[in-house]
Amino acid sequence: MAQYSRISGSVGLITLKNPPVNALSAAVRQGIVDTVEKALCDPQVKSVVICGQDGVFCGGADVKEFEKSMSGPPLIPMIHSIECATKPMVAAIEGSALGGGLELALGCHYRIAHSKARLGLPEVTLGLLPAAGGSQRLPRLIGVPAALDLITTGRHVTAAEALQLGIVDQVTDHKTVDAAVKFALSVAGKPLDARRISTYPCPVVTDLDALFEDVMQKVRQSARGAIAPIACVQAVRAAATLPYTRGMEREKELMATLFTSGQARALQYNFFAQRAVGKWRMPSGARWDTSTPRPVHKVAVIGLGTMGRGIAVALAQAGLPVVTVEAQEKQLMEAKRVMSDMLKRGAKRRGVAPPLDKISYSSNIQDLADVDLVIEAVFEDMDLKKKVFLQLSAVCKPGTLLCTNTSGLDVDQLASQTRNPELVVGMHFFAPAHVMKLLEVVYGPRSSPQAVATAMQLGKKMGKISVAVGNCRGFVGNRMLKLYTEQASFLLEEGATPDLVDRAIEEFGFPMGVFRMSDLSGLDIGWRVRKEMKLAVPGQSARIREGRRYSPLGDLLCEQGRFGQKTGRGWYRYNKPGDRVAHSDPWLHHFLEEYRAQHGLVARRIDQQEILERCLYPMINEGFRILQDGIAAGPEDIDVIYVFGYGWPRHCGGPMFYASMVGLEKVLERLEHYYQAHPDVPYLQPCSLLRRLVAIGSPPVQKWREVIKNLHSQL
Ligand SMILES: CC(C)(COP(=O)(O)OP(=O)(O)OC[C@H]1O[C@@H](n2cnc3c(N)ncnc32)[C@H](O)[C@@H]1OP(=O)(O)O)[C@@H](O)C(=O)NCCC(=O)NCCSC(=O)CC(=O)CCCCCCCCCCCCC(=O)O
Ligand SMILES: NC(=O)C1=CN([C@@H]2O[C@H](COP(=O)(O)OP(=O)(O)OC[C@H]3O[C@@H](n4cnc5c(N)ncnc54)[C@H](O)[C@@H]3O)[C@@H](O)[C@H]2O)C=CC1
Repeated sequence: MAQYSRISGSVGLITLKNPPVNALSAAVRQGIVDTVEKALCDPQVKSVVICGQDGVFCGGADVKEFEKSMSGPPLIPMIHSIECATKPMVAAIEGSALGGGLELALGCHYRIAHSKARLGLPEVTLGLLPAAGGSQRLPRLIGVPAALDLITTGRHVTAAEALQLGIVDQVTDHKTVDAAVKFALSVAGKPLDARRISTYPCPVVTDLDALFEDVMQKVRQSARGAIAPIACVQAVRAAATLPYTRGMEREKELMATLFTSGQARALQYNFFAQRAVGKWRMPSGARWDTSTPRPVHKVAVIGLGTMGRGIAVALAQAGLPVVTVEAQEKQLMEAKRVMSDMLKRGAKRRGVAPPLDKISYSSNIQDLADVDLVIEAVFEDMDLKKKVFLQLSAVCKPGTLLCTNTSGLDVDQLASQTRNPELVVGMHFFAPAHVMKLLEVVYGPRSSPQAVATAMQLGKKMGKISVAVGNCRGFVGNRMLKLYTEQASFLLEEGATPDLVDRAIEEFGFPMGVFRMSDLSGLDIGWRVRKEMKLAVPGQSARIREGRRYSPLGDLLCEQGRFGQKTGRGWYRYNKPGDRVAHSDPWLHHFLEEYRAQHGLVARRIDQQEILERCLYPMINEGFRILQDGIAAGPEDIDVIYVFGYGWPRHCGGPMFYASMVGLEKVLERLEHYYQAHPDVPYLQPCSLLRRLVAIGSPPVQKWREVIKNLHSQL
């Protein structure tokens, strides 16, 4: 919908109306076509302003419409007719002008932006390219290198940067529509030929081939199998080398391939999944819109190791005063130095003053008496954590929320140490905590909805994507990860090498293979947990433990002091401890051969397909179990956790979406096959939710919540 009015005597004002972001739905496009015609036909109107209602210009095409067959006036001719108009068309940009929204503005003859506005062509993040002329107009307006940057990354620019780049003509701190109307009055009757961007020649680039080769190489490296960034480069190349009309044809061709691709579907699913996880609900029925968070003015972090440091920095960067407590004096001094550097670097990047005064350092837990929320990040040791929670419960004022950053220990056991177990939740950050976007908020059976709401709100304030999940060993992320790493070890026993497994995983699109990742985070972390569980026993190499298959390979490496990058040896060899470049290690290959010989295992050839199926399908199966157990509310929660916490390639949607793309029937069939081949690995047995979904015809992922609800109500 678009509303038309005439103001200041001779300015036609078109207001886009489609809350919350004025997306260009069929009705909005029809509204624009109709109102533009009205304005152009009205003899009293000398110039036209286009704006959006409620402080948002336009969030682009209506992504929900991409699933349906397109109806309503198409965007390209609509924008073209605006550009061809004989009266000056002025875009008044407030809030956001993104995707099709910016393309609409580029069709206008002038653009006035509010200083707080954000502009961009983020189509690449949805698996698309700016195909309403954006890939052809933007390079003509701001030059090829700047357009390549914006279009291939999809990054949003501020109004100030947009002005500097030449995307907008004026920036205002006042009422944008008033400024645009004033501007429209000033340009009424002026010639427009020089204002039609499609007629501009593309600014000349000296060595065009070298520029595109360089950009294409960079994009291929960072895209990790994503096709949209490559198509974006090709489209901009068309703008730089072809006349506008031929460039538009190329843009259309490239878009047609992307539009129908699985990658675009995955990325668009992911866009909505990110928003869906904010609308959390607990099995009790408590939900995001009926639970009020407690106010949090001052927070504390206890334990300043790897995680505590990152968490405290992220809190300070979010503007919160943080009291930190560390037991070891030397560690406290070191943490203070490292955290100050982290704050300074972060502040430099963002062009602000470092919030050094937000953090205070202490070795005394009594200093936490007046905080509203504590995040515990001491060693992963249940007895120690219990002691800390007991102390916190005694020291902190009534009503303080007590949170643990445990990677997977029982949150409920910790809650039981406190006076108010309803105020205990997990806040599971990912390393490095000031960088990684994901936060798992873990509720136990006794956590109150208010506690969950408070942790979720704090996560949002810290710029995290927070997902509320139930309490179980490893929660969602690490519970699934355990199977992935275990299968990778089994593959080594059967004949693979770390290099072979990692190559398959990296070609699939993960930034790092499973063994490279294990070397980075440290093999000793899992070893310590397995020893605590009495699964790993030094000197033992039995391959069946607790009645099921077990691979002691990781334990055996740890016994030799091979903890990964930090010791310079792990699944790979490093030039020195702390070095990051992994080299294939002949010692390890020899060790694997000896190990196989010792256990009578005959190495066989393992292909990429098997590696992917063995590593990914058990994780997916566990994802179904997690849904069945009610630990995650829906597949979106699992997918968001995997994309933002574990590097699952975003263009594959996440493990559960990927399963739906592969076909649930196929996943089921392969799991049955592997379970038959490995009956000593119980988790390979297909989960009953997966069987149920296949039995009812494999509904799309968006319908799974309904099936799960029915399943739960039958129990
Ligand atoms: C705008 C934002 C920055 C706002 O952020 P914020 O305030 O934080 O709010 P959110 O919570 O993010 O959003 C609120 C609410 O709005 C929903 N929403 C947001 N944006 C959209 C949207 N674009 N469409 C639909 N819905 C949207 C969001 O889901 C929330 O909903 P709720 O959860 O229910 O409350 C931020 O929202 C944002 O960044 N939005 C996305 C911006 C974006 O990416 N825009 C680009 C869209 S794609 C685009 O514009 C492409 C084009 O225009 C090109 C079209 C060319 C068409 C040509 C077609 C040719 C096809 C050829 C195929 C041939 C095939 C064949 O042959 O068949
Ligand atoms: N390292 C990682 O990648 C991740 C770790 N976690 C979890 O975060 C927690 C912390 O892990 P890391 O930071 O890696 O550990 P770490 O070993 O780097 O740091 C722990 C810190 O806690 C301090 N500490 C111990 N007892 C204390 C006490 N009573 N009071 C105050 N300080 C105390 C130690 O001196 C040490 O500085 C663990 O529960 C871990 O499982 C969670 C996500 C990722």
